Amino acid sequence: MKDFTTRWPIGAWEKGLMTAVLELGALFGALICGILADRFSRRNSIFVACVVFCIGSGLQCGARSLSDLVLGRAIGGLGVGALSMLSPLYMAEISPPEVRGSLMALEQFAIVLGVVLGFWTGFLTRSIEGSASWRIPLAIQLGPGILLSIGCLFLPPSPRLLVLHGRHEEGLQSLARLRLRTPAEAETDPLLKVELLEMRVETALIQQTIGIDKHSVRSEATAWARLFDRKYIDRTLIGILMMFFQQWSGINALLYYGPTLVKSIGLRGDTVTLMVSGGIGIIQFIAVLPAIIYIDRLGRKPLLRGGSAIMASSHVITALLVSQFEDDWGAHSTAAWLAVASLYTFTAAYGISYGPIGWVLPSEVFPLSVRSKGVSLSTASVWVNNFLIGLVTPALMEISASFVLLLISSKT
Ligand SMILES: O[C@H]1[C@H](O)[C@@H](O)[C@H](O)[C@@H](O)[C@H]1O
Repeated sequence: MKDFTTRWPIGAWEKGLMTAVLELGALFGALICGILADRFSRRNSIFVACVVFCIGSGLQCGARSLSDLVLGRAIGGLGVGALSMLSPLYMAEISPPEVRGSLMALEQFAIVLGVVLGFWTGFLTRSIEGSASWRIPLAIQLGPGILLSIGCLFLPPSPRLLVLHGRHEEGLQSLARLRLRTPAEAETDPLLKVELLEMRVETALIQQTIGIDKHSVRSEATAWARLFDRKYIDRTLIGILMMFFQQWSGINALLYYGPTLVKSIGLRGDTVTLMVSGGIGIIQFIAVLPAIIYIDRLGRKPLLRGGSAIMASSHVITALLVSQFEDDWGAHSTAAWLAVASLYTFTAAYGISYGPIGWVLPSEVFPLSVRSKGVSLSTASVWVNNFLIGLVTPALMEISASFVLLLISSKT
């Protein structure tokens, strides 16, 4: 990407700003959707989020100045944040309970597929002459954005939201579509009736206990405050902390600063460095596959417990190796590769546990009455923590890479 660096010879500050604006945009996107999600259909909200995302991507890809790029990332970030909140919310509402975990783990599958494609596109286009080297990877993100906005036109509306709004017949028909039943079968199928009844009971309970949102500023504030009621505070903490621990496990520190970390392990050369950080994406991608199969069979807790133990041990091993050999990696190449192997082990354990479950759990723990706000707050936690990691990792790594690894191992 010589063209990019000669066109805009940016320093550390601007680099940080470009990373931060996307994350802050995403934070706002997730929070705004917590306010708007219940007022409009999930489908329409996802469609608008896609349009915002595409506008941001278009601005980035056609950037003529650094400020175009920064603005494009901020707008794109709004779309990313909105989508990262709306997608699990919608998926949780339409999935049958017995395969909900697997279906929702597909979100992580899509995220890491994006990580892998993004990384390797950048890697392959980096030596193309001219601005195509960076405009192509930025343009590619328009593809999924456009595809999803077209796909939205065919998405069935969330039956739970329809029932919440008193549109029971439409709710039944949408449920029938989702469970692959014909409109005629919808009227007779007992299983559909039971599922709809469960939704109506949930709605009746909401109406009895808290009433339906009146859309005033006061009722909005009360709705957010409800998340911190004694009744829901545990769930709210699960959502927020699940994402806190997911982020502070160090996965993004590894993805963003992998090359620097790997240099601190003593490996040299652009290609080796990129192969190692690219490899981290691929391992995450492979690891999510067993998670999709086993998350409903084994349950969330065993995967999280096992994942935590392996992730923490891997970080401790890498930290010990780094602290022992960082002054003389040349003479200890086996130790250097062992350190890389333990980073890979961490990534695999993360990819089967905290990666997917981070996206599954928050949407499952909240009841419909507070679900959109709960998911919004949990998703906001992803973006705040993601932002903080981007901010502090470079400075901490300068002090000591092994210290960073020990610090994150204590979090996992
Ligand atoms: O689960 C995802 C995934 O693991 C990504 O690689 C990471 O960048 C995200 O922050 C995380 O939420």
